[in-house]
Amino acid sequence: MTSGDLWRVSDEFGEDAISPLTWYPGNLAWRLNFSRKQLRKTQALESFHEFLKHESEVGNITRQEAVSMVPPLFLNVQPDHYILDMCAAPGSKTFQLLEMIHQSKEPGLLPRALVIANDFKAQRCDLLIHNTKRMCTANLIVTNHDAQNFPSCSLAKDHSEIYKGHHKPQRLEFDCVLCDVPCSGDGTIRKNHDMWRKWNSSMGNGFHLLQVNIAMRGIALLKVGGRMVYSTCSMNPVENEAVVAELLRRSGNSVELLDVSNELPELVRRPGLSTWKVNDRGSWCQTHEDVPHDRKNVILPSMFPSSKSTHEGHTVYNNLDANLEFSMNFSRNFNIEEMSNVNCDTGGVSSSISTQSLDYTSNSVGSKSPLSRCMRIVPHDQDGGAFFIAVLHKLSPLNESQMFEVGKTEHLLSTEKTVGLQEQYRPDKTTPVEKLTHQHRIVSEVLDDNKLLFEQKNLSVDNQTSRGDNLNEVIMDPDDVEYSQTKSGDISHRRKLDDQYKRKGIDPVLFFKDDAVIKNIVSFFGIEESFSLEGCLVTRSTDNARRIYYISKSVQELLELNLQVGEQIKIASVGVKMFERHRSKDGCSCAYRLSYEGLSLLFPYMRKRILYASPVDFQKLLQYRTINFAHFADARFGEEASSLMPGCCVVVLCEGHQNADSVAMDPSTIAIVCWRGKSTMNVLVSPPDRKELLEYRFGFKAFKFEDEKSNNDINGLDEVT
Ligand SMILES: C[S@@+](CC[C@H](N)C(=O)[O-])C[C@H]1O[C@@H](n2cnc3c(N)ncnc32)[C@H](O)[C@@H]1O
Repeated sequence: MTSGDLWRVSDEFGEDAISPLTWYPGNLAWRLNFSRKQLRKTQALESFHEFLKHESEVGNITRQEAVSMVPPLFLNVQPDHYILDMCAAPGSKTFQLLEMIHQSKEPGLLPRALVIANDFKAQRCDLLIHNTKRMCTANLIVTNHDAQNFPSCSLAKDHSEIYKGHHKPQRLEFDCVLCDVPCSGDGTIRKNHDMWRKWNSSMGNGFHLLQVNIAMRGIALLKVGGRMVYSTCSMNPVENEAVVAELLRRSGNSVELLDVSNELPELVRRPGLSTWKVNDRGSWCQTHEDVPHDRKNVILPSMFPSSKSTHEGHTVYNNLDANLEFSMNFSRNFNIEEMSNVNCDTGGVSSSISTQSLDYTSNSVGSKSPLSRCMRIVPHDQDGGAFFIAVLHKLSPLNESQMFEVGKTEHLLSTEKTVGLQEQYRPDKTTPVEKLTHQHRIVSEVLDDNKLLFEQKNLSVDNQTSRGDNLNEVIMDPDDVEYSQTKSGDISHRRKLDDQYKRKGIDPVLFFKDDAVIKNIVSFFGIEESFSLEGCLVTRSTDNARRIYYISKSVQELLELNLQVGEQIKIASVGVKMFERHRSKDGCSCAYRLSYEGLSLLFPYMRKRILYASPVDFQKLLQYRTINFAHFADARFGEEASSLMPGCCVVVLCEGHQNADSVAMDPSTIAIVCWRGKSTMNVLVSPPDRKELLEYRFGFKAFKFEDEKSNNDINGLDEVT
């Protein structure tokens, strides 16, 4: 894109057509003051649109709603933090988090941080992997879990054991947790016009408990001293302040709601609400007492601002008889108190049992409701989307009763059913009776699901009753089950895990330890000893290791912990692809070639297989992809290429007489992966990356990779075999 293109944009849409977002640190975020439709349809924006599409594809920019970028900014991310993004797909906030941890990175140096990006839906995980791949990071793990049950991988029996004399983590704990939960989405109404027709209060009511459960799990996994950001793109208090109030009630003095009014001062925000009503099928209820008897199982006490009714509904009972008696009065299907005993993960909790009232006023400051510390970003303040954000700070470990509460609700709602509530329930097509029947069906399906879950897991169930209306069983945390099986040396466990992975379409993660192959790679590419490969290479295939991925030390430690606890974490993607097995018959002595994604990490430590090309020859390579040695403009380069042993190599753009060491450590160095064939040099760079280099480095405008044949599988090396 040229300055002429930019002038055309401001001629058409005014001087502030593209302007920086003042509240975003470091001028890194910009706002486009025209619509997506205008962007697609306006002639003057054509080349700007192309530029955006292309830069997004290669990972230089991310396009998203401005307000959606706010939540990660309140996490106070540091380069050595462990970060969990609980509901991460499609990954725009994950990308931001990754940018933050890599911000001060020098070439070849990895931050100590780790990001786990999780999503419940496998297909959404694929999208997440695709979108974060652009970052080429070794510090990311993409996982596929219901966030309500995200495993803690605890090796410690109790809290005191976690830190006692251990150098490596004994349990998963995070410095930052981003809890950007699924919600009814009314905050997107400006750009998503269909939302006007689709939205109804049942959607929000249907999400409330799932949101509480996910966020409570987030708090349980948060380190003491860490921050958790809870956010939604909804303005519905049932999904926002009501959830935060319930979190404060359940976690008592272990968690505080932070006043962050002095952070991002330029961001216009409004305080959280302290009063609201709950709508159910068109009727407004002020307190839970107003809810008709037959709706009390759907409209929960915690949805109301009144601490009294919610307190009654959710007090932690240590006396199980009282609990049971209470639960029978409370509700038939939805009652979180109903399950009389829970075996949940209590790693990282203190041993005192609190009978404290879960009234959120215990978190209040003066007479002001603490909920005013929540932030509401409304569309008309900054001409954008709406977002709700609350920043929580963990002060002490949850005590046993609070953990008990977390575990107890873990299996109550299956996400698919809750999402089903939103997706299947269409108000315009459903009669009130159908709506009611439908919701009851979902609730009972949820209970059936629970039964099925435990039957499938073949657990020994104490106190089990076949009465569908009063499920009284020992609820085992699936994590604990898998761990105990591993410890007892059950060999069928590994098979079960493999089956589980296969069912999910996920291959297990295996450390790549083939010393002979590693030595061969190290010697072929001249990789310096200071670039640690030991324990940092993993693969996903048991036979033949087609691709080898590079992982950071933090990811390595986590994978080791995960192995020790019987692979509780289901890993969809990990690390950055660094080496790929090739099928070339050119007589190459190394079975692996470099991947362009891993090049920037490895290049500063490579001492062999590097060629330096003049701008003319570099451009020629990018443009034609395959060039005969004799056809390079610089005959010296052609000779050097020809005298190199066949196989993978790196070609560096070299202007003038640069020192090889300074080139390697200079972040502005441009290098590409190539293949030295029998008589040609072949480029192994994806079409978008070539396009970017050609257009923005060499100003080569007419490049259209769409027209190229046989270029789709450039990574497959078909063209050089
Ligand atoms: C609001 S979107 C997240 C947007 C994302 N944070 C971003 O910035 O790109 C909510 C996500 O939660 C996922 N989800 C729904 N239920 C879930 C659950 N129980 N556990 C984990 N993820 C869940 C959905 O698949 C969806 O991708």
